[in-house]
Amino acid sequence: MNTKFLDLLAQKFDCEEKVVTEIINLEAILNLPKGTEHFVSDLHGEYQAFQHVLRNGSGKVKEKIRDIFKTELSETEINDFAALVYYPEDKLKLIKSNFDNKEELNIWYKEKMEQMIQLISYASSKYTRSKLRKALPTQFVYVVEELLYKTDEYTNKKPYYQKITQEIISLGQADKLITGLAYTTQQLVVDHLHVVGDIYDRGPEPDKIMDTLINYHSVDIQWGNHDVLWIGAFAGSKVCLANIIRICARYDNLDIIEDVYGINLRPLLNLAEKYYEDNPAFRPKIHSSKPLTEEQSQITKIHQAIAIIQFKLESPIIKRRPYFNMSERLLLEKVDYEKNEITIYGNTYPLENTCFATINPDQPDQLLKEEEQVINKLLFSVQNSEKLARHMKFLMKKGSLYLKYNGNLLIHGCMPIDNQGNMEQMQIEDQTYAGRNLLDVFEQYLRYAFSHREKTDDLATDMAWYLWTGEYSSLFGKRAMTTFERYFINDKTTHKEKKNPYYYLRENEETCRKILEEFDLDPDQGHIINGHTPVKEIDGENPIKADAKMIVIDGGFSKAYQSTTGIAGYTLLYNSYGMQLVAHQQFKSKEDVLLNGTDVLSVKRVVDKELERKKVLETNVGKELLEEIDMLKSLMEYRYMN
Ligand SMILES: O=P(O)(O)OC[C@H]1O[C@](O)(COP(=O)(O)O)[C@@H](O)[C@@H]1O
Ligand SMILES: [Mn+2]
Repeated sequence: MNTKFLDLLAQKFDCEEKVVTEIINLEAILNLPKGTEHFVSDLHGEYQAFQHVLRNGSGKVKEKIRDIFKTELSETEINDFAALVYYPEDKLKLIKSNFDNKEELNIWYKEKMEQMIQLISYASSKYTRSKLRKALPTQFVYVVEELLYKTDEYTNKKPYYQKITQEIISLGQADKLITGLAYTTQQLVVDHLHVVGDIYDRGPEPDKIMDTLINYHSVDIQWGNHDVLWIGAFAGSKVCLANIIRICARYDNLDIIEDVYGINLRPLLNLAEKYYEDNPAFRPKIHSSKPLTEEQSQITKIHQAIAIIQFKLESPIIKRRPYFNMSERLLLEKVDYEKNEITIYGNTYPLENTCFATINPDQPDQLLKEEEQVINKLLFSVQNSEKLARHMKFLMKKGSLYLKYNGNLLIHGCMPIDNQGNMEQMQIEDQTYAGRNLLDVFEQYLRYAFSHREKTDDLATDMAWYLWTGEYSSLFGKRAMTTFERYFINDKTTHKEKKNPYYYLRENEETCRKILEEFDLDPDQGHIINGHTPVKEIDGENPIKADAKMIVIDGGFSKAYQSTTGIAGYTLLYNSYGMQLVAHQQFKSKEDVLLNGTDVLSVKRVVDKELERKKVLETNVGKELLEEIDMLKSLMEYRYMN
């Protein structure tokens, strides 16, 4: 091993004892049970529902409470205690308003602190003390450790422990301590979070989800097509930018753009007011049946203005990148502007709800000067939004197109394959890629675009858009996105988006094994975990496919999609005993949980059971620890053994 490196390491481990202690510590960790992984996907801006799933650890928190207190507490008391762990600040307020004297409250405080300590002691039983210490509320570490590790065999210390809790109460620290311990419990129950894509779009608060993830103790993200759309916009893709604004307008979420990220929509509004009228196809989704307010009428116009800009911007990309194989999507050129009809795939359809005031039939993809100015101003504003920069940088730092983690393959959409199950090949410039290589190249382009944000029409930037909507994008995986048809053609057959064969071949175990092998994963042990396509429980679809090689966890946090799925999302848990899939019923509100103690009913299905409890040694983290141990042993030999 490099002696310079060992010299550096010796600065941290500057005596033999330190090296020995660390080696023993790491070896011990390797033999602990593996921590719990929590998988979620397709959050789509639904911050409240996501918060709930995160805070209750997909039911794990209540399970632990029940394990310890099932004989002592009634079901209502268990629910109340669980609500206290999920939402400590709010629940404390609510409970305190029910007491009318201090003595009773103090008794309650004492009891809850003791129960919290018991819960933490149980929830942390598979972690080292040092890990638990890091999860404790910093200002109370000393006190909590005293209470946690009390050895009271001879009852000598009883008054001492009682004194500690009394003091906490009399010094007015009980609320703070209970709150801190509640968050510690949440953190202990889930060791690591995977977000399998689609944080953004449709729902109202993606920014708050991002802030939550930024503050979360351990997380990785597999980008979804909607996330890449936002990354693309920030990286300089005007067509991605037009898309994010269009989707925000469609779902009545323009305040995310304006108020949250501080992007000025005024120039776009002016353009929209000038060229567009009311149009039923472009009214914000949720309000389509009600009479329009002034604001909604503005949104309807903005929606049309930005959709037309988007369609115009697609055209030059399709032309300069023939290997995107999207010439069928040069739709503006296929419109007969006199007859108001379109001919696509050999059929002619009448167009409805058109809004082509800014289109010159001779050069339909040409932006008006005004449109060009608007999109340029928007891009400037987007690229200079501090908050957006923070969120996008985090997405890049913690995110990737796919992830191999503890033997599993996490990927938002699909692995593009043909109907024989072979990896699809895609030509990019003069090279051809397939399988894992193709995905690696996609990711390289996205990272390049992100670090060269001043370039707006180079291949890397165009590729960000391809990832949103391209046939062989592993985030999308459909032949084409029929946005134009959905707005302007009544015939629903034109709205259908043909899926890559992956989406039915993944029912087949052989296909899944082959894909796992493509990523050098053990097909006997590994699973593929996908989001992206809502699993229709309503129609009897099973999210666990191909003899459990494949698990699809998009049950639809997105409210807009819950009527098609019949549930409110799946999550997956993977602990030392195996994997469990959790189906969530619709989340009403935080208030409901606080008041009625009712939790979202979660039905669990076992995916896999480990024959022997899995240890840290067998995990990704375990591999890293083994490497650290090797280095420390080398240091030991180099520095301290001769
Ligand atoms: O329901 P909407 O807003 O019309 O969106 C439909 C579009 O969203 C997509 O399903 C992509 O979004 P998802 O990744 O959430 O599936 C497209 O395939 C489709 O054209
Ligand atoms: Mn998706």
